[in-house]
Amino acid sequence: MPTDHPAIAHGRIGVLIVNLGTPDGTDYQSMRRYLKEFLSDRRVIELNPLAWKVILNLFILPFRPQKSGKAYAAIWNEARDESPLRTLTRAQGEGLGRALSHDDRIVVDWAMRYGQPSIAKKIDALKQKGCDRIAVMALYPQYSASTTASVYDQLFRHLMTLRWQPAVRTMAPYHDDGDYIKALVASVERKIAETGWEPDMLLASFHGIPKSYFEAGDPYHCHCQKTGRLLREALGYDENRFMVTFQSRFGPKEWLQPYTDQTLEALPGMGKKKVMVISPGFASDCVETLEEIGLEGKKLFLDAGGEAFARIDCLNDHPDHIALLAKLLDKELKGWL
Ligand SMILES: C=CC1=C(C)c2cc3[nH]c(cc4nc(cc5[nH]c(cc1n2)c(C)c5CCC(=O)O)C(CCC(=O)O)=C4C)c(C)c3C=C
Ligand SMILES: [Fe+2]
Ligand SMILES: [Fe+2]
Repeated sequence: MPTDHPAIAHGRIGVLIVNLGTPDGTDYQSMRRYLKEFLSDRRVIELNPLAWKVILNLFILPFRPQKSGKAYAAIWNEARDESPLRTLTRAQGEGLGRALSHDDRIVVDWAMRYGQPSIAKKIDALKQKGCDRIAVMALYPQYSASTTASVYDQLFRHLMTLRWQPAVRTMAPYHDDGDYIKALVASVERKIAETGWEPDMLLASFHGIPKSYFEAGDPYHCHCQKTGRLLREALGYDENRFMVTFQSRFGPKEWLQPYTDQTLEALPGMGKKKVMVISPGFASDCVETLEEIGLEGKKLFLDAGGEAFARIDCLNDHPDHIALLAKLLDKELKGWL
């Protein structure tokens, strides 16, 4: 080796967990920047790109940043001046770092698909630390092209720019993993113990996707239904006491049904007055769980005559969740360790 050859860090193994992303602030410009990046992703909006560009710029970006900014402001983490999703994803990364510290070659970090910290920046940082093998985990238990595939697209897009690529592994969805279901069951039991009442209906509310994506072959709906069935069976609930619903509709097209908001409004009239909502598809609490379910959904239900409402926290950085993610990664890293 020539004596002037630069020292190159090598031999370490990176783990990058990736969540959806989040705005840097709730003001118009921050929200606009975030929504523009998100809604320009062709995995998210499968319309004719030119037509969509016109619609996005003329009809969505002038208005949606204000509306969404209000929703984010209602749940913002003021202490850290960041969204709860970013706070929780960081905590998950740190927890996972400790859980995988059994091998000092492993370096764990976290990134966002949209906004900061970006996947590109974190892949570069892991390479700098000597990671020549990197496992990337999209934090979505149920696979959807609009979320999971979009994370891995973005990863590979960055790899295309690198002369010296690390070896990478992507992760399979874990919607039916036994420890995932057990962690969800334990979160329901914690909420029952905390509130002192049992629900006469437990809604498992997943983020929706357009129905046309499902019809085109996206497995997301099937993954959500399977998670729902396994959770219901593990809780010992019958179908009168458990429902899978879909939230966060966007745009005029039909999305996966039944819709969470309409269901919450209808339940009191069906004699279901004590309702809990769990969000198994969200690895971390975010605007969609804290605001859309915890504030808006609760109001819809109580205004329609409901008597008791409770929102069950996502698995977040609970030890059960960290142990689950560590187990999935340990399995994936076999052969590298
Ligand atoms: C967990 C799975 C998710 C799927 C599937 C999903 C699909 C999807 N989302 C939109 C549009 C929006 N989603 C927004 C927020 C948001 N979405 C998810 C997760 C999934 N989205 C999360 C975790 C969040 C919250 C992020 C946070 O910072 O808290 C938003 C922004 C908020 C708003 O303006 O309402 C939009 C827009 C589409 C179109 C889509 C499927 C095609
Ligand atoms: Fe979304
Ligand atoms: Fe929403």
